Amino acid sequence: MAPNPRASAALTTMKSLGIGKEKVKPVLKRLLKLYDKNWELIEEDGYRALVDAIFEEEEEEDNAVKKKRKSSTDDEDDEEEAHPHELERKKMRYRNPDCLVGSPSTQPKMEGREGIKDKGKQPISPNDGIYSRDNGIKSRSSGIVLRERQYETRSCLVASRDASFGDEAPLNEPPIAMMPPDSSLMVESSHGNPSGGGYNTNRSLVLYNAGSTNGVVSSENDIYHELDGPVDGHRPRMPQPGAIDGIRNSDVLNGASDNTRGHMRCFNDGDDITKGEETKKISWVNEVDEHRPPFFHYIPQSVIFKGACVDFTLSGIEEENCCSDCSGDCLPSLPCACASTNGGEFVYTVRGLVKEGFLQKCIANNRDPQKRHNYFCKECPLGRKDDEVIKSCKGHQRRRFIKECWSKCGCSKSCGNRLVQRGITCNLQVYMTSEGKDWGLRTLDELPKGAFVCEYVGEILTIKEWNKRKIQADNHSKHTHGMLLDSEWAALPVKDDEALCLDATFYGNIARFINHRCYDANLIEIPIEVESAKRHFYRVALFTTRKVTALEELTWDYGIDFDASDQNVRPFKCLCGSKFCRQTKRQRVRAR
Ligand SMILES: C[S@@+](CC[C@H](N)C(=O)[O-])C[C@H]1O[C@@H](n2cnc3c(N)ncnc32)[C@H](O)[C@@H]1O
Repeated sequence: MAPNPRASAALTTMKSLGIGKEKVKPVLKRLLKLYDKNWELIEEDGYRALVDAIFEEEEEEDNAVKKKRKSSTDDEDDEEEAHPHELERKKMRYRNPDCLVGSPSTQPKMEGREGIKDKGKQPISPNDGIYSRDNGIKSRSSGIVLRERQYETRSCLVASRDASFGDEAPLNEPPIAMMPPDSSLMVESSHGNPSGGGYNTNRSLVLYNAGSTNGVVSSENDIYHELDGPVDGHRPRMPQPGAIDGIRNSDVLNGASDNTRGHMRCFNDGDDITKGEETKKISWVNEVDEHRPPFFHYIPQSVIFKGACVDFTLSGIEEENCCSDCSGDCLPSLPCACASTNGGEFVYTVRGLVKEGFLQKCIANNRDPQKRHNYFCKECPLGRKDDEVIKSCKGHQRRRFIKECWSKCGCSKSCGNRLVQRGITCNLQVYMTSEGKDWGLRTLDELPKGAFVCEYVGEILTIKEWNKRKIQADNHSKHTHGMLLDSEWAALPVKDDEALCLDATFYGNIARFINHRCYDANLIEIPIEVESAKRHFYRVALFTTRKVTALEELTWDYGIDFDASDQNVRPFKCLCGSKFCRQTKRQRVRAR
């Protein structure tokens, strides 16, 4: 019998993705049965249903193997029998600060910390509204009501502590994201990035030296230029356990301390990495080496860096773009005006998940390489240098937006169409990955498909500023934390101050820890319209693409083309582990 051309086409497409026919055939058969031989459903969106079904099957197989392996090791290990299930034990450890792995004697000792007095307070992080750090330059954020906050110029010296940690804070746990740098404590990271920054720590580090403009708070001036010491833009890692008070990490690592390297591992799940900025605490844990999370300022909402034009006003939101007649929760009723931007229906379900159809369309768009570059600017801001266009546009993705209700609407903050703006609600944890990607983010609980995880928060920068920072950072820091806000650039000529991106290197939220995974990542980024109907600036939220199990790493596809030299993200050796890894695939092709 001649092969069915549709089946052959499906097998060929899957082969191009690196999936062999022995994997595809049984799944295809099952889907055909399930869909009553409706090929269109299988072929839709570049065989999305088929790819998803293959992934799901593989996951189930993986889980079954893990379970089997687990139960056999459990059987072998008599001692383990005294404990509940390993996963539960792990969960307990992650949640309960007192329940640390290893006896207290094996925990790293923080010597001499008691003797150090607080030498200054930490800057307060913004916690409401979108903040501008424009110093009166280009922000046109006039009509929006934002909380005004005057930051003081503060001095932060070595070993100062966040006042919020108070006296009850364990002395061996420096506050995360707030520890000021100390060049004497810097070591070469085990992951190869030089951590020494050459800061002059005898001089004060000026943070948040800003006033406010137009009712909008400006935060720090250019961070590179305010630091005493070399203007290098580099941020150090957190000081290491045992390195406080004159003991250098290098001494510790060279065995000058009693602690062996193995004993130096950090198990610290008591600290809240968000410093209370989120309603959920987010702990961190390092079971791999002795490093603590890097220094950065935790902010729950993006701040505007000088020169970036984020133009939103209450008057800019037209009556037809908001639902002033609504009250309470919009979701259970007929779609309101805010839903019209979403094609006349709400994107969220009453359970607070992104609807399947919308999510699948976003996933399909992201997975299809052609759709990733499906519109082109006449004068691409990425190709501009010194006001001259020197490179042509490589294309941008046309994205689907979610429009949420907002202050001009009649509904309440608990309205089901205000999911992202209510912030993080799931239990997350920052952890040191074992594959060499450095820190990553994971969920502590199972998450259903379409669940909101977090927003990508950072400084809103112009592309010009981003390019400047990239050059400065290239020599020093290992990771990049930028996200391009390239929505609708082709629709209008975009001026330099309107071509924006988010940089979470110095100011950011938990999303800055999310690693990349090629193609089959469990998160997807979706732009959210809240305060503005204009799409030059948008907020980006991350949602699950499938059910995610407890303790699974959360990843999203940065959309990197590993072959291109001028990426927004500095190239890295991809360790995503996906069988669809674009870098590994390229290497395989090249090797042939
Ligand atoms: C947004 S940060 C993610 C958090 C980062 N791992 C950390 O420790 O801060 C992005 C950087 O993490 C690293 N990274 C992310 N995904 C990776 C992957 N799949 N393989 C290797 N490194 C990765 C790269 O250095 C990248 O520039």
